[in-house]
Amino acid sequence: MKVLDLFRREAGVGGLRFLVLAALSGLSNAGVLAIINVAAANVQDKADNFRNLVLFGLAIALFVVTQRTLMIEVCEKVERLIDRMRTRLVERARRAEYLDLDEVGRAEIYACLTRETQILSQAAPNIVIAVQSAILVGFTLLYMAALSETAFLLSAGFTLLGAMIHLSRSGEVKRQLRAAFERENALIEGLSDMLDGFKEVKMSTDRSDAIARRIARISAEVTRMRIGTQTAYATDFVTSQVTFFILTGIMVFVVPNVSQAYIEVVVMTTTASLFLIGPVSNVVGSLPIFANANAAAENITRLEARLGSVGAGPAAVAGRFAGFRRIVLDRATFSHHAAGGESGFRVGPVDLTVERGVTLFLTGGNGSGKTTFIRLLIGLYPASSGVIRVDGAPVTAAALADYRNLFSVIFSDNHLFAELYGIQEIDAALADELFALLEMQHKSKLEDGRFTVTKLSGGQRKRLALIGSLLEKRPICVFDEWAADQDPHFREKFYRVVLPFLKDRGITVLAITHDDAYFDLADIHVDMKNGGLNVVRTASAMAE
Ligand SMILES: Nc1ncnc2c1ncn2[C@@H]1O[C@H](COP(=O)(O)OP(=O)(O)OP(=O)(O)O)[C@@H](O)[C@H]1O
Repeated sequence: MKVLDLFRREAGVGGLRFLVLAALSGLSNAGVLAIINVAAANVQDKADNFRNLVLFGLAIALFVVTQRTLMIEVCEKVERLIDRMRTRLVERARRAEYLDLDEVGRAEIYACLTRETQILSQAAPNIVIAVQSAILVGFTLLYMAALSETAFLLSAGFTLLGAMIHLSRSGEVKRQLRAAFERENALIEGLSDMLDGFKEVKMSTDRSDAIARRIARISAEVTRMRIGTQTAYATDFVTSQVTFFILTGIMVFVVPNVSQAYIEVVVMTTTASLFLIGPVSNVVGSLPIFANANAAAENITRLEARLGSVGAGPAAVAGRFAGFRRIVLDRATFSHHAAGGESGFRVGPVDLTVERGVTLFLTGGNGSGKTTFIRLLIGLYPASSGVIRVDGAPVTAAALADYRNLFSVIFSDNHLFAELYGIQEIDAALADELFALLEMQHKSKLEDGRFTVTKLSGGQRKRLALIGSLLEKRPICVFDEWAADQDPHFREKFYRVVLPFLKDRGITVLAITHDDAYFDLADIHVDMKNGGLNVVRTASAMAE
């Protein structure tokens, strides 16, 4: 029972206080029944009547206090647990390695952060009522035992039978819920395809229809699975109601014929067995909610495990590489995983030295491995073998975050952040200089650390990204085909003005490029073919 484990372990729900409150509330609820029963049997006795009225009032008062406290406390604790869990998930996602996050996929992370936490939140009051109802069933059975052994054995037997029937089916229901979760994630993926690729979808009715058909097909599968579980629960619910109708019938029609002693308590036991129907219905009615919450708790726990630990780990030494002189790749390789267990594309083994302050161009045909190599070099992909050293010291897992902080990267499919996250103090003079250099001063500006306008052309958005990147003031700038979507004027300006501007400031530049007209502007030109790296040219200036 993952959800109960979770609530007990992380929210303290299910501790002694919770059980005492639930027991008191169940006891007061059963007390109301017992008092009504006793009072109904003695309506003529005025003195007894008054005493029973007082007890009746006390039982209700106890019920109100305990039940209210219980529900408010549990919901509050569960909401706090969900808040902690959400924060922890975001933290784990943030700290996860790029490849791990890529493998988990966005759909599952979105689902756990939104839908699954919402299921837990909505389930909390239902679970309280179910636990409290189960306790009430226990008390009512005890009350029955005090009235009549036969009635108790019958009721306990029927309750046990119902529980066993449900348990025998819970494995199948659990499997169905897991399958529904996975298909719902596929649904989110389909929706993302439609929304992220909306322009492309809008431009082709065939594509639009095909996406709609796929979404409709998955939606229908999810619906079938959900109906399957709901049908099982509806059957459980009706079976449990009928079981108790039959139980009550047996108590009235059958047992009095076989037991003389029972006749004296028949009214009270029948009332008690009727009283059982409410709490039993609560328990049975909450089973789907409980199963959903259980599946949600399992999904969140599984995701947390997949994303890895957020443990403190080795302390980061901020700026440990800030004064670096050279980065050396020593027989470094990286292999992509391929579908179907085949070995994937491999880059390397690469031997390369990047001295501080150089401008390095990386060229090669499509699919030759440039992007993969750059991701290996900047520490986004872990080396499958070999090592990266900074001034002789290997970049270990503990040093990876500090190593990555050396680089400011504009990926070919970059995300333009309107807000300049992570820049403590923006160098206003540099910002003005960059806006002018990239001719963006009339298009957008910086206000409170944000670009005022980001709805711009593709080339202009890349220029804003460049401004944001340079304001980070990292010692190494990486550009993955930055100039690809610039007009000839800006392409020229990028190679002839921006790159020298960076070189003058001692910034190391690693640029993937296809612009052969400018290859000679690099200090080092390396070319890639089939994942292998070949140094084409090293400028004499760097030969010292
Ligand atoms: N996420 C991935 N998973 C598995 N294989 C991948 C992945 N990304 C790339 N590859 C493989 O690596 C090869 C090199 O890809 P990469 O993106 O490094 O090439 P590139 O030289 O940057 O190409 P381009 O000039 O087209 O951008 C691809 O041909 C592909 O087979």
